[in-house]
Amino acid sequence: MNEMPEEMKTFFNTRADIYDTQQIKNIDGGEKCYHEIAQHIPSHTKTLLDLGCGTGLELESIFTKFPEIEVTGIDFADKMLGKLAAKYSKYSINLINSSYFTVDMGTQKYDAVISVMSFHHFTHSQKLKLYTNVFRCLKDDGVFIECDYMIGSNDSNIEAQFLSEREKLIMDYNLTENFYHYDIPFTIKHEMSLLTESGFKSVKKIWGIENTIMILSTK
Ligand SMILES: C[S@@+](CC[C@H](N)C(=O)[O-])C[C@H]1O[C@@H](n2cnc3c(N)ncnc32)[C@H](O)[C@@H]1O
Repeated sequence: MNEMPEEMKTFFNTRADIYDTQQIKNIDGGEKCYHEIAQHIPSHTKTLLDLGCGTGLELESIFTKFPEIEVTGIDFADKMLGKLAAKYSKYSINLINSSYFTVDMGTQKYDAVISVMSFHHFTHSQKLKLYTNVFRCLKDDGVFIECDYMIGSNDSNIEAQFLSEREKLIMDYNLTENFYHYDIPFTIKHEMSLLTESGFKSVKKIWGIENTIMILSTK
């Protein structure tokens, strides 16, 4: 039997001190996606929401390119946010220590929303609700850039295996509605169709190395 997955917030809080080094080592493409993301943020962007911002690895390239940008970051792991706040104190940043499933993101508020390596733990229905809120909080023609662990080969059998393993863990350990750190990456095709289903008019894969994939969706 597989080990019981750790509760998500605890997982990240207990690893906050070593997170940056480990993350760069562990993901396909290493630090490349963190440099790449700034290149796709529209030049007129003044307000940006970062969902699951963690320690803010993706914000370094963004603040370098857009030093005046106003960033709102949401993350429920307070220790991760502490690291972020220490790194970027000279920039305009508003941190919300809560779950992005419950925070009211508002309506027509942001020029851009980003999320890096945070959404591969959630089901289709959880993400549909989340992406509908992301769509609503964007201004007209605003962009949502998601970079995440996906199944780069688009093999839906692999996706099904991850999902059935998750179901088994839920049964074996009688897991509740809380969030657990267990990966359920979608195929790129599935993720893109979900973004279309959430209302986005244009959904494009803009970058990828193996299973680290970046998708840009326009409202
Ligand atoms: C792998 S880290 C990514 C952090 C950062 N974006 C990066 O790429 O380095 C995932 C982050 O998502 C956060 N997270 C996961 N589920 C969340 C939720 N429901 N609400 C807010 N934050 C969440 C975790 O606390 C963690 O900091």
